[in-house]
Amino acid sequence: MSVVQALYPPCSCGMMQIAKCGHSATEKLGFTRLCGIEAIGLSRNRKSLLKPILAKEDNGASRIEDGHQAKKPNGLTPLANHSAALFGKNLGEKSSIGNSMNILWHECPIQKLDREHLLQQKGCVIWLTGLSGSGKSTLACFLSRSLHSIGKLTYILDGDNIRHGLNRDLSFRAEDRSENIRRIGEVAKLLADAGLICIASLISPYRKDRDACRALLPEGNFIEVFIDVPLEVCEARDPKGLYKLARAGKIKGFTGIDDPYEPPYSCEIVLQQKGSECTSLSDMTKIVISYLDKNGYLRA
Ligand SMILES: Nc1ncnc2c1ncn2[C@@H]1O[C@H](COP(=O)(O)OS(=O)(=O)O)[C@@H](OP(=O)(O)O)[C@H]1O
Ligand SMILES: Nc1ncnc2c1ncn2[C@@H]1O[C@H](COP(=O)(O)OP(=O)(O)O)[C@@H](O)[C@H]1O
Repeated sequence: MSVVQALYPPCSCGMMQIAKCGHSATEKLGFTRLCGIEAIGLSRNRKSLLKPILAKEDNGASRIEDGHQAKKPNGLTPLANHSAALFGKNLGEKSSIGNSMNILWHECPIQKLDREHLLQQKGCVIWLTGLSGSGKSTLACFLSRSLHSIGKLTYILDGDNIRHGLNRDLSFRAEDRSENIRRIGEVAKLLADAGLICIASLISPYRKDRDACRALLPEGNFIEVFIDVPLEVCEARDPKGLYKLARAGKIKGFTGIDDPYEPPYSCEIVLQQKGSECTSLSDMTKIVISYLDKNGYLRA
C-alpha cells in the first residue's frame, strides 16, 4: 500500500488573504489569484477545507445499503489533483451511498454560519405532526406570517402540497408514507442548512420516520411539535370531507381510522387542547415563537 501526503493546495478560493503567486491552473480558468494559506476568520470546520489530501491505493469504497448517515469509506482513492481540492472536492472522501457509486462531497467556504449571520437567525426545522384536521397547515401559515413580520425567513413544506409535485409518485401505504417523510426530511435539512426556519407540516404518523428525520439534523435543530388534537375533534372539523369518506370505507388506510398515528414519546413542544376548548392559533404561535426565541433561533 502506498500512502502519499499531498502538499497544501497552492491556491484556494474563499476568504483567504491574497498573496502573490505564479500563474496557476485556476487563473487560466478565469479565477482570481487567491493564494497564500493564511485564512482569515475561518472556523475550525472551514479550516478543514485546507487539510492536505491523503491518497492511498484504492482498496474499494464502502457501499452504504441502508441507514441515513453517510459513513466514511473504507478505502481512500488515488491521489487527488489539486484543482479538485481547490474547488472543494476532497477526493480522499470518495464513497458510495445507496445506488450512487464513486460520489464526492463538495465543500464550499461559505457555510451555514455565514448564511445565518446574513439572515440574523439560526437555520432549523419546526416539524408539525398530528392527525389530519389537527391544524398543522393553519399553524404553519400563522407561524410563517408572524416570523415574517419580525424579519425572519421561513419556508413551509406542507405534506399535501409536496404530494402535488416532488412526492406525486407516492401513495398512503406505509412504505410510501415513510418515503414521503424521508424526502421531506432531506429537503428540510437543506433548507435549515440554507439558514431558513423550515416549517414542515405533515401527518408523519410513524415515530421511526420522524426520528429518522431528527437524526439527519444537527442536535437541537429539529423541533418536533405535536399538535395533540383528539380524533373526535379532527373528525368533527373534517374540512375536506375525508373522514366521512374514510368512515364510509371509500378511503382505505386513513390515519386515525384504519391506519395508525403514533404520538411522540417525547418532543420539544406539545400543543394540547385545554379541556374541550382548542388552544387559539395565536397562543400556539406564541408558544412556538417563544421556544425559538429562548433557544436562540431568532438571532445569529
Ligand atoms: N389515507 C390518508 N391518510 C391520511 N391523509 C390522507 C389520506 N389520503 C389523503 N390524505 C390527505 O393527505 C394529507 C396528508 O398527507 P401527508 O403527506 O401529510 O401524510 S403522511 O405524512 O405521508 O402520512 C392529509 O392532509 P392534512 O389534512 O392536511 O393532514 C389529507 O388531506
Ligand atoms: N386552533 C384551532 N382551533 C380551531 N380550529 C382550528 C384550529 N386550527 C385549525 N383549525 C381548523 O381546523 C381545520 C383543519 O385545519 P388544517 O390546518 O387544515 O389541519 P391539517 O393541516 O392538520 O389537516 C381548518 O378548518 C381550520 O380552520
